Amino acid sequence: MQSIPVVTIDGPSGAGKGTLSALIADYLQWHFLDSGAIYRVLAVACVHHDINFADEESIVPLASILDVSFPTKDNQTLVILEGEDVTDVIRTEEVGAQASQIAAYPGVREALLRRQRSFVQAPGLVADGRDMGTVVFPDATAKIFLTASAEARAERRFSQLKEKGHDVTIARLLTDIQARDERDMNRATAPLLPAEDALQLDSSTLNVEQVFEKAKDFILSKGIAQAE
Ligand SMILES: Nc1ncnc2c1ncn2[C@@H]1O[C@H](COP(=O)(O)OP(=O)(O)O)[C@@H](O)[C@H]1O
Ligand SMILES: Nc1ccn([C@@H]2O[C@H](COP(=O)(O)OP(=O)(O)O)[C@@H](O)[C@H]2O)c(=O)n1
Repeated sequence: MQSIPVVTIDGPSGAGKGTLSALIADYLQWHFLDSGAIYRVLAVACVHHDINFADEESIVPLASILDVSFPTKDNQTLVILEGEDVTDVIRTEEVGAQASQIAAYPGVREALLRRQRSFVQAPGLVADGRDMGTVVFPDATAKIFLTASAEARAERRFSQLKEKGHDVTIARLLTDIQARDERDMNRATAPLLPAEDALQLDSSTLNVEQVFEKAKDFILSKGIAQAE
């Protein structure tokens, strides 16, 4: 039986993974996994359940039973945690930092593996995260590692959060991004690093369209074809 194809897009915060993944998923008409959203939701669930981020032993069982769903409404993917709409709540830099703290726990990563793999459904999956190509989907058909300088990423995040009305500064975002890079790259389990067979793309001086074109050429070169 032919297995269902997967495209993985990994990289640091603000590199443009979510943007590129959405474009590729739309182009191929495939399903989409935002794995970071699961770690972010788990961080919010810890707050709801009064669990300290240092309390690994309590977070692991919570990760196993995490009641989260991603329904689509008016073409937007909602994030529902225990019946509550947390779509916007999970997108703050604070929650991103909390997610990166609990994502370092091996038991948490293990508990979320099966859930992430269950997103593989025909005709295919585009998976966005840190360890999609290295750990979760090592047999993926096409792997992309998207980067950009910390300065470019901080500027992008600044514009994105400003637009949403968040009170942020570039200097603070740069510090946050560097702290998160450091934690994500240096953790013992599933650290952020390119898979050996990944296309490495630096988007610092490329616009969204240029990144998409390069990624598309690579994916097509792997034998994946656009939907009819
Ligand atoms: N190549 C690019 N050039 C400029 N801005 C970009 C590029 N790719 C993405 N962006 C913008 O940068 C911000 C962060 O992108 P996002 O896809 O959320 O990154 P990530 O998922 O890697 O954290 C968004 O506002 C997005 O529109
Ligand atoms: N596959 C993944 C995805 C996210 N994460 C963690 O979750 C945090 C938030 O991920 P995200 O993808 O939503 O973050 P951004 O890149 O959007 O800032 C990251 O900083 C990682 O620590 C992870 O460890 N593994």
